[in-house]
Amino acid sequence: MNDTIIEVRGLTKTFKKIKKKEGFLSSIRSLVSREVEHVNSVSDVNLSIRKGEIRGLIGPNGAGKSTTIKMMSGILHPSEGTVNVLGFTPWLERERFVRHLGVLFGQKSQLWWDLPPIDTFALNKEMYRIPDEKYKERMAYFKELLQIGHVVNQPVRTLSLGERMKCELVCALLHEPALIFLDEPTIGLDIVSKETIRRFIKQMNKEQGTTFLVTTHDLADLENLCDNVTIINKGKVVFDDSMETLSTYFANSKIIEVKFNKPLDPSKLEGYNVIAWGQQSAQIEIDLTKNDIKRSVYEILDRFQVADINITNIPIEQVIKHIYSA
Ligand SMILES: Nc1ncnc2c1ncn2[C@@H]1O[C@H](COP(=O)(O)OP(=O)(O)OP(=O)(O)O)[C@@H](O)[C@H]1O
Repeated sequence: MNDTIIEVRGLTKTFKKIKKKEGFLSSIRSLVSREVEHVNSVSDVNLSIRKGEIRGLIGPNGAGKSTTIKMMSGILHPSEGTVNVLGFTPWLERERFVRHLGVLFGQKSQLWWDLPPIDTFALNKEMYRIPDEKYKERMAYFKELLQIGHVVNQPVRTLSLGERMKCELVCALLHEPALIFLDEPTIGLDIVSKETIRRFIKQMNKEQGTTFLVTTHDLADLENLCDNVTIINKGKVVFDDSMETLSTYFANSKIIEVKFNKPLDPSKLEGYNVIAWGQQSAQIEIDLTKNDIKRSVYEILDRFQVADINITNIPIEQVIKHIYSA
């Protein structure tokens, strides 16, 4: 059975940009004749997402994530390429397509600012023609899971960011879409609210089989939520695999984390590849193509007064930094 929910092939978006030259005279000249250049924001992107996945989409600022999502949700037309989402070509069949799609753009609100969230939910109920019983059932479920019973009757402008974000999620999910695009769903939230939202996403995914595409700059979102991750850089896909593969990206390196019994003179660690250093601790990267990990550990235990020692993979943050700067 083909359970692909998103299939993107050769997706490219070119924007026209006015070439800006420096200097006063050039600015005056540009009022009369403008030189235009074409810039590829997204370039030959291929992407397949299966039903029931929680997929992370990450990349540095300006990488092309939002442009890709805008084309997949039908807001933008691509310059080249094909997009099939839930069997639809999003920009051609937008009205029918959006009935099956939920979106949350963390920086933009779907809620009416001066009204309580419950009024926006009621409006969505009418827009999506959700039957009364179903609406009551869904609202009870969301109130319980997101603990928002006490805020849905307050004007949105009086809600905290965390409370508002939870209500935004309800807006995105009320009509039971099969697929949700979440753009920075936990941005600016405290750790407890972040966890509530992640738990909620995982529960919706598990219980209802909802597919999520999550754009984030928060690596904890990636690590706690996503099965697979697509990394975009300069408009191109530069990594597309499981989180497990990403975490073992540097399979030939390990980190030895050491805590010393007393403060250590850093010069004593000369000859080691020290990647992080504290007064009484160090992280040492070991290249497994040149060193044996067991021998390295014994050597460290032998040379220093060690309180604790731990072997880990290269932290995911460092892997991603490496991929971004490649
Ligand atoms: N309407 C537009 N006209 C011209 N250039 C655009 C337009 N929209 C986006 N771009 C450019 O396309 C590139 C990709 O932008 P995009 O918003 O997709 O990046 P992003 O990965 O979502 O970044 P961020 O993480 O900062 O939100 C940027 O260089 C941006 O300036």
